[in-house]
Amino acid sequence: MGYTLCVLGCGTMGIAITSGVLASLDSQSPLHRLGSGHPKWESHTPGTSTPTDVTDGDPTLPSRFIACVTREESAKRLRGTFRSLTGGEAIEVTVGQNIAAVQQSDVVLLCCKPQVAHLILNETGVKEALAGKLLISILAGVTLAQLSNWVLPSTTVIRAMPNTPCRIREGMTVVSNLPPSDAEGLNKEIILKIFSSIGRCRFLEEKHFDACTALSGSGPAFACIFLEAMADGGVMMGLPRAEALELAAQTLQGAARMALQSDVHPAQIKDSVTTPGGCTIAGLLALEDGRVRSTIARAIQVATERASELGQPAK
Ligand SMILES: NC(=O)C1=CN([C@@H]2O[C@H](COP(=O)(O)OP(=O)(O)OC[C@H]3O[C@@H](n4cnc5c(N)ncnc54)[C@H](OP(=O)(O)O)[C@@H]3O)[C@@H](O)[C@H]2O)C=CC1
Ligand SMILES: O=C(O)[C@@H]1CCC=N1
Repeated sequence: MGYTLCVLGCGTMGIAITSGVLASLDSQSPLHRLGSGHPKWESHTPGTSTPTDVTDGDPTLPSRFIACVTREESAKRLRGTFRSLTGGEAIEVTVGQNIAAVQQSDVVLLCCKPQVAHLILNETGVKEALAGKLLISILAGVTLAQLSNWVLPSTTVIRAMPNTPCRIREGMTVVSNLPPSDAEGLNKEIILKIFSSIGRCRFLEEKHFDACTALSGSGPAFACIFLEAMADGGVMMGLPRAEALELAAQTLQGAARMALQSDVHPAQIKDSVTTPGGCTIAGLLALEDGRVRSTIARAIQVATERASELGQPAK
């Protein structure tokens, strides 16, 4: 039997992570419990009412999911989202039931906005419900020191910084180094299972978290500005909008995959496209005239500085 995962604050990121994890479980075994109405389940085991658990005794995999929100309308939307993703009731969605949800869970993923974390963790009974459990916070700006102050010493607290592509299992997640007592234990296995099933995952010291928040956490937004601008250029030159977006998106994906898959520096990839006297160098010079590199790098700098202010008391 696997463990119970509670998503405390299940909005954009809670949905992205949970959807990715559910998809990865489903791809491991179509017999995974994805709700009673799941079409794959029905087609593989006709007439069976108790689905087999894909975790099959694996304590590093979640076998039950509970999502917490505050508004009935959010709950309704969430149920609809997960129903359309899995074809069943794969997730229990609760409204205003944080303590009960945490009590019933083994691992808690804190996915609320940074400014409400203190309120949630200080609600009477939450600390006790978290005792001895693993708390993974994806909050921008809120430090391990702050979080540790808001829970009992027996709670293991770690930070993770994922991004929205986790939803399609193409995420980038940075995880804070575990305390030495946990460095090779079950908690590390659980964290790796969650985040490497929904993209890339690497451990880094907490001092780098604000920069990671800006670079990979906010990064999809920055990348989409570039993507949109490339498509706009294509439209300006007469391409239909849909095709321009497809060309821009697939080109960015291809270039990014080349950079990830080989040892070559991005400059080498750029140089290999750039024919002397050709059209690429003409475009590159126009980009450099617009100070594109320092503009993008400064965006990461400013976003990092802002990330460090999130979840901190107002000055
Ligand atoms: N968006 C992104 O791309 C990224 C965000 N992050 C971090 O992830 C966190 C979540 O961001 P995001 O998903 O965008 O935010 P959302 O606003 O989409 O989600 C927040 C969720 O928290 C719920 N919530 C609010 N108050 C409570 C409460 N008291 N008890 C239980 N649930 C509550 C909300 O439910 P309801 O609406 O019903 O109140 C909502 O579902 C932030 O801390 C952010 O810094 C990290 C990486 C990337
Ligand atoms: O903009 C934000 O504050 C969050 C953190 C990283 C991405 N979005």
